[in-house]
Amino acid sequence: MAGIESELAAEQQTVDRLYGRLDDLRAQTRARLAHVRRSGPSGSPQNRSERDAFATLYEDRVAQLEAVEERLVFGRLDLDDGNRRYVGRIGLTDEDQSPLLTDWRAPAAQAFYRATAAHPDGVVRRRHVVTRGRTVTGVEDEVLDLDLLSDADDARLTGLSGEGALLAGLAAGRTGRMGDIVATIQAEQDTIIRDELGGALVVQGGPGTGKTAVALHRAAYLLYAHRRQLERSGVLLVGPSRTFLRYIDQVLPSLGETGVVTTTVAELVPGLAATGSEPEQVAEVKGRAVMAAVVARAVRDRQRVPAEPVTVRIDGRTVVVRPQDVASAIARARRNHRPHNLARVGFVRDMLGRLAEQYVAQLGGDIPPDERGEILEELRTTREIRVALNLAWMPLTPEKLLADLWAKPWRLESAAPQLSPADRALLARDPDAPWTPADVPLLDEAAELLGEDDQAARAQARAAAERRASELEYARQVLQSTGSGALVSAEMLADRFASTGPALTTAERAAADRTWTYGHVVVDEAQELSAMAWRALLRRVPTRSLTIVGDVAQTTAVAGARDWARMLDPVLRSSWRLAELTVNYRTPALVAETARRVAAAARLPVSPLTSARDVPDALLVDRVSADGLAVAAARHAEKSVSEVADATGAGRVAVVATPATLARVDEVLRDAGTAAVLGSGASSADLDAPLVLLTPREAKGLEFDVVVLVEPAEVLAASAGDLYVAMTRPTRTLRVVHAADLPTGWDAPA
Ligand SMILES: Nc1ncnc2c1ncn2[C@@H]1O[C@H](COP(=O)(O)OP(=O)(O)OP(=O)(O)O)[C@@H](O)[C@H]1O
Repeated sequence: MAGIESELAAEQQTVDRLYGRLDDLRAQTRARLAHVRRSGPSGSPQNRSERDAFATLYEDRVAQLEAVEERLVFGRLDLDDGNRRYVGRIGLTDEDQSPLLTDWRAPAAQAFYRATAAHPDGVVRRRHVVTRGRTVTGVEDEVLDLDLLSDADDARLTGLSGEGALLAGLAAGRTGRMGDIVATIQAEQDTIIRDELGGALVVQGGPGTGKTAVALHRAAYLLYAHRRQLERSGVLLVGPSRTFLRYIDQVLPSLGETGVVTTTVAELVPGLAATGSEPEQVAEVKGRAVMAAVVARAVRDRQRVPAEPVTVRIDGRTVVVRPQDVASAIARARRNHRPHNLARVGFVRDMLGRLAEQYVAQLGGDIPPDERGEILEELRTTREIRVALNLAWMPLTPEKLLADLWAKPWRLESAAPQLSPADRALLARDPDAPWTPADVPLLDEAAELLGEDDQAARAQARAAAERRASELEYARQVLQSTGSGALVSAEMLADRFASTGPALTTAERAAADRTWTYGHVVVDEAQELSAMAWRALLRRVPTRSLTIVGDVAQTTAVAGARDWARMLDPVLRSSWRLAELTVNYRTPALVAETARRVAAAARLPVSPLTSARDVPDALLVDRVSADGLAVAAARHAEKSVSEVADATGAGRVAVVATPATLARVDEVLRDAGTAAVLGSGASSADLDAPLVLLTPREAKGLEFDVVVLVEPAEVLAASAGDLYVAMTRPTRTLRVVHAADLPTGWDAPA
């Protein structure tokens, strides 16, 4: 006991020192910030923008130093050369630049996650330091030096690393928000997190294997390890829904990273709100790879040779828009493969030239060049000619193109002969109906093919680029003279020096620009993406540097994948590598095993899974009459809420069922005056509610202490993937309320 206490006391001293250093740095940075702010509004514009830049720099640094308060330090490595290294959320050095704390992402920290008794990597002992606030509450040691190891230890060390700290983390009540796992990343996860930047890495893993956690830590790792490369281009994280993005939105800031753009496929085109919904079969048709050809054809259909000549009289003379001229001008304009709206400029110029020739021929004699210009202008502004040329080659927005395609059956028939009449009928929609998520990749495709007539914008961009180059150069000089390069890049500083417009970060600029290309893209729940969604995403990462995580057994979208090769080979050819996660950290073993059996019986491609823990009473099943289903579910939910609520406010319960059943449960809860939030669509506050009512799709990617699953057979009838998702959400208990028989595979074979 005395031994432990002295160990704790010794660690407390170190922890105090580290927090002391953190406090010093915070105070120093705040003082610098105050000094910069005090320096007042005087001075040249350059002085002022330099001052603003430093103010923002210090503000960011203060925010970063504040964000690492919780579990600043969590590990210690005792090395075989006698040295000792502390591992934590950020790197810290003392006044003399000697290392005090190693950033978890630094190469020197890797052994904390990877070293094993068989491959100690120079580590004699690994220690997990457990803290609450700034107080050390425990230490947990693993001795990796084989000479110091007994047989019993040997057996234990082949399992999970830092088991005590890990299990404590897994058993903690949920708050409705995902937390980081830096203190207990496991070796198989660490290998994926630190995998090289280039190429596409696919991470397949069953429910609760930490795919989302790994994807987020990998984003933070890549930003640290490849900062120069990635901070200019940015990192994009694509999730399945806004609710999911809210669920994870605190993880990256807690790892000191705020520069990642998060989005869903539905939000991929800036300024476009895809608020509509539609049946699954419609979304499936819109997601097919063939739709790329359909959109391309729809664009070409807007380049049309008129059936009849159009005769126009101008100032007593006649010009004729002749079909053969239009055909040849279209052919010529298409030749350089520019987007429709840009190629149109060439088409119009060509046609006006031809019409001008007709006009001039009627004047007789030579025409001076300036008069020819006037003639061209007159032709260009003549209404009938404009109409004729527009009919031949209409300037288009993506929205107009697609709305017309869905609203006019003859247009769709012409553009999509490959689709069956039944599939085409599915696509029909009112021109004023709101866009749906499955429309977004098609609008993006159309935007690519149409392009914008952006001559003015390009001239502006050129001027901005020149201005920016000089700002960057100046920023580089400032960085050199202040030596603050580790925290901020010349790029970031230059943004803040820019005297015009708001100072945007890379992430902000990227999020506002449809054509932005990122340095790396992370896709979570990637199995749900359609072929068209992949095309839209890959356009945003021409280097094909991707982390793709998901589980092909949890696919719920009809357009989604059951097989990575079938989904990815067409878009990435064979240039992707696969890594697998095999340990389930979320669901108790009994629940995970039951879910796996039911999913396998429904022929889902389930991954092999070992569960990190089991807990008593993890699976409770209550059979009731069909009439009593909603009431029983509501009572189970209320009971669960009172059981899981803890003093810290943690503890979350979800009722998961089909929409119709949820509505009934909601009614019972309302009548009883029980607070519950139905659906996940609304605000972020919903995630913090102790009791939520969700469909399996809304629950996707999330987790709760207790899940009350109502009528599994009904959920299964909608989709086997839905049931697998629903069953694998709880961290402690799955309470099943049912009237119909339980699905095949539920009971373990005797
Ligand atoms: N190494 C770890 N240490 C502590 N907790 C972990 C670890 N790995 C995963 N977890 C926890 O396990 C739970 C499941 O993780 P996560 O949501 O990332 O899994 P997933 O594979 O994305 O699941 P699903 O596919 O079911 O959505 C989370 O609470 C996560 O914090």
